[in-house]
Amino acid sequence: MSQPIEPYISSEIGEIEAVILHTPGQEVENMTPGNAERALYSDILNLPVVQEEYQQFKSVLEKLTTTFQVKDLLTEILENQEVKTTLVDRICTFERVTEIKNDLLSQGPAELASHLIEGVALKRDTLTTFLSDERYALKPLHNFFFTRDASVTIYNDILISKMANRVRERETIIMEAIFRHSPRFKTSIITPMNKPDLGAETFIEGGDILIAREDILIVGNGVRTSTQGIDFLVNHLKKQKRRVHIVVQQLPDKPESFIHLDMVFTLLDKETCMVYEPVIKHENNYGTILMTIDNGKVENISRQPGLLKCLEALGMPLKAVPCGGHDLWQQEREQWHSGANFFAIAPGKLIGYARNVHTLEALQEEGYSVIEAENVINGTISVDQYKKFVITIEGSELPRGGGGARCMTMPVRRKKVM
Ligand SMILES: NC(=[NH2+])NCCC[C@H](N)C(=O)O
Repeated sequence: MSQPIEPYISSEIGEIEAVILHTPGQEVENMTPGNAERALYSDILNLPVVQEEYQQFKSVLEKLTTTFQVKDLLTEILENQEVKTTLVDRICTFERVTEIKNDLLSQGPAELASHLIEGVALKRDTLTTFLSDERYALKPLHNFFFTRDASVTIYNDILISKMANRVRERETIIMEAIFRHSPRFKTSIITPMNKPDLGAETFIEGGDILIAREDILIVGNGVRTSTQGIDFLVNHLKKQKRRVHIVVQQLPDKPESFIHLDMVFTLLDKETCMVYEPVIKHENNYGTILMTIDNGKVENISRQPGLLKCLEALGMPLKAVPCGGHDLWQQEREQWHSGANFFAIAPGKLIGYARNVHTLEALQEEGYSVIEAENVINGTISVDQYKKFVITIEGSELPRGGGGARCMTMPVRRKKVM
């Protein structure tokens, strides 16, 4: 095995060197319309189509950078008996299913890894389970392919998220085990778990955390990341004694397509960002607050006249490309299908959904070339000849899970932006 990777992220756009993915499996279909909402989906998905679309996304990334798969990483750490016992114990206790512990422990690493992700069916061998409406003892992790959310690389550390919904919490337990025990990474971990002074209102998810510049973090505050969650992060950064500006952007609660900041705002290159105008640019009730910390103290905390103006005042003026183009109707439609959710593999080099055609036109107006994923995968187009481009992947089922290219990546390491 090669040298372990030391995670490092200090921007949203620096050339990507390593990323963690999860190819969707049976867990995305293990639900009915009746529990799609609890699963945090907007619809039930069709696995073969999901997998075809995901294959494009994954193949593009495999071609351009080093990728890791959650299931492989998990299988690998489960080879270690002690790690296996501790992890199964922690999960069964947390999920209150200690009765299936021995069953799980009797499985080999690969089978166990699948079960921990895809779920374990309820045995109908007692009156209670026989009459139960549930199908699963251990619920499937429907949202694990959105690897962005459960853990976050912040500079040299890995932050283990505190999810707002219980259905996603096991993802964080698994990611923590991976970062603690995988020989592939060498890192320190920040975790809100087992901190008695943190209340139940503390939650923070990766989709809300954007590192805009070495000294600027933009954090969404909405249904998935609470003010207490942000204060937890700020307290951690205070301990590091660095000077950082934390720009907090408040988000609407509804509809569910606004769950994370990265659904309405992403960074594209040094001078450009993608915005959903009604939330980020128009007059509205969603405020922007700037906190500057230096030398372990909050130096300043103040309300700001909007996200873009605040960034400009911090010396980071950005041209905003409108998600959905210039028509409000199209903006709403394309934001709903993760039209603002771009993943940058390098400054000006993006991946996004092909379906959001008005968004792509707006990018073309800014000099971006649109390249279909298939052409990159089969080598008919070499991206090296383009300075600014967006590689488009098919997305008719994937966005119904509630996210796009940025949500489906957990970057571990990027080069610094010069
Ligand atoms: N970074 C993101 N925007 N992630 C989207 C996650 C969508 C997922 N269905 C959820 O509700 O949790």
